[in-house]
Amino acid sequence: VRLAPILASASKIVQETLYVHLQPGLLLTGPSQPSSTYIPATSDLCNLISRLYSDADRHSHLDVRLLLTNVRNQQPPQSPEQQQVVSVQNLSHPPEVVLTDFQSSDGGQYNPVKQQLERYATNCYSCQPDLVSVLLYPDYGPAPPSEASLTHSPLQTHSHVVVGGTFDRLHNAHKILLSVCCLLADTRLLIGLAHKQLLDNKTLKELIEPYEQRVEKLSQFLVDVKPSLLYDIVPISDPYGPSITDPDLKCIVVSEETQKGGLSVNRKRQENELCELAIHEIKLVKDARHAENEEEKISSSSFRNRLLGTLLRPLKVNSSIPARPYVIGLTGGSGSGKSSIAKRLEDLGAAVIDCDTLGHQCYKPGGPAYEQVINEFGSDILCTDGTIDRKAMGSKVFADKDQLKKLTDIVWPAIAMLAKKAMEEAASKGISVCVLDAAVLLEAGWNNMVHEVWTVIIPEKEAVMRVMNRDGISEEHAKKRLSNQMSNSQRVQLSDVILCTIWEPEVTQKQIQKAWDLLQQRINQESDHPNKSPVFKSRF
Ligand SMILES: CC(=O)SCCNC(=O)CCNC(=O)[C@H](O)C(C)(C)COP(=O)(O)OP(=O)(O)OC[C@H]1O[C@@H](n2cnc3c(N)ncnc32)[C@H](O)[C@@H]1OP(=O)(O)O
Repeated sequence: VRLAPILASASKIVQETLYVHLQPGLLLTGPSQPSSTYIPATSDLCNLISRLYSDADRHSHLDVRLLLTNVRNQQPPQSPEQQQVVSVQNLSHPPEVVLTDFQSSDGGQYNPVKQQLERYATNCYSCQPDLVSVLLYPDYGPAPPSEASLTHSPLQTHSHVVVGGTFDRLHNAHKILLSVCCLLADTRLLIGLAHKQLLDNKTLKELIEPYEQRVEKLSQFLVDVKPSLLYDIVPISDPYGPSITDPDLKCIVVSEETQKGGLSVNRKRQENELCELAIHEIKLVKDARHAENEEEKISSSSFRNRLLGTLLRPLKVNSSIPARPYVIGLTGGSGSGKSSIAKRLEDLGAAVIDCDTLGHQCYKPGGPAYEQVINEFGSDILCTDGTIDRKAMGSKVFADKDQLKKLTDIVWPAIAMLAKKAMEEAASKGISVCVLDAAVLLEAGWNNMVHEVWTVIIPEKEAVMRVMNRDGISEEHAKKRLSNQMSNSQRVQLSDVILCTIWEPEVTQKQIQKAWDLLQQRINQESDHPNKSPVFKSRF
């Protein structure tokens, strides 16, 4: 079987889900109803699965799913009656088109093979009523030499199999792992799904899909691929989960990286007087598209990395502000690198409005908040020259939420007024993009002052270090300041674009350039179609 050309050919027709059902020797000519053919569960099949999903990775728009319903661990059923007992499979995405590389003698798209194929597919899967068939003509090229030397060792299968992982943004390497689990399991597949503190040290953990969403995607894939298997998906907040306590388990599936984990599961099982598990190891799949700061293997963290700078959700029109200038609300916790990003955006042509600086202007004698702040906090916050002592204010309010609220109730409206004025000025100079750089934009509910919210995130540990070094304050003090602000995860929930400054400055610059270029596309798209609904679609 040469899958790569078939995938390449199919990828030109299919936009989303491509189910692959291998039916070697299926007879589509002749008057009788074709019956499904069987494939033995062998190590070759595992290799083929691995190749298929590695090839599929070249067609990033495709969600490929290899159906394993006709794989048999033992001998295939002998009698034709037994072969016929195949019920209609309810796939999660009912097929609209059935494709085959079956070559008919006349080579045309209108022939009996197509009719047989449509009838066959309708009998096998719950299809859309207007299902159509298409004959593919993949460019096979010369046969690869390796295919002749395949071995056919049958797989040792097990009643209960366990596997663990985060399974964020289900990708082709996950699909290989899960498909092999499906082949190895006769009765049940137990999946320990990383949850809570097990995610704490993951790169860009804030962008990991919620637990329920990961469960949903996993279940959908597994039920499509092998509906006869029993699936248990359970949350795990330590590396072992039920793998060391479930007496029914017989086999654990690991990757090259987690092989050691498999051995320690067995040690723990021994301590718990349970049988050792057979360890089945899967090779890691290389990611042909990985960038410099990404891992070589196909990995969820690379996928999360690629989300940086892109639109995470469809944008809604903010009709409470003028269409121009286009306003980006830039926010992020202390030490996140927000100011350096604002500077990079300024270099790209945006007008940056720094709300900390506007805040400071408000406190100047004669400034819009000067009198009110003295009335609220008393004259002991004044320096001898009559100016407001911001450092003294800071120690007062950052340690006391009520005091901070009293201050922000006065200052935020004043800063907002100055910010609006600055935006008008920028617009009058012909600047089309303003960046409203505001540390607590979301806490202040200023989402309604902007068209998009961009958030800069950094792991909390790193933020504490940066603030301590920059401002010469204690760890406790730095943590206290950060605790007055929203968490990264809370911000991400409310943001349209996420940026991260944890890597080298060049990586940050590339990220900003990407975000800026995509922003320009969105703005231009909107200007080109002023009468069209200006709702921008995210790719994810
Ligand atoms: C909606 C907005 O984001 S407006 C911009 C933020 N400003 C405000 O919220 C107004 C209230 N804060 C203030 O007036 C001042 O911060 C003061 C008077 C308390 C202290 O002034 P200063 O000592 O000069 O400190 P400065 O203004 O530089 O703020 C220190 C840090 O606290 C952050 N910060 C400011 N206000 C707040 C706040 N309300 N809550 C949490 N953090 C805040 C600043 O962004 C800055 O962060 P950084 O570490 O990333 O630079």
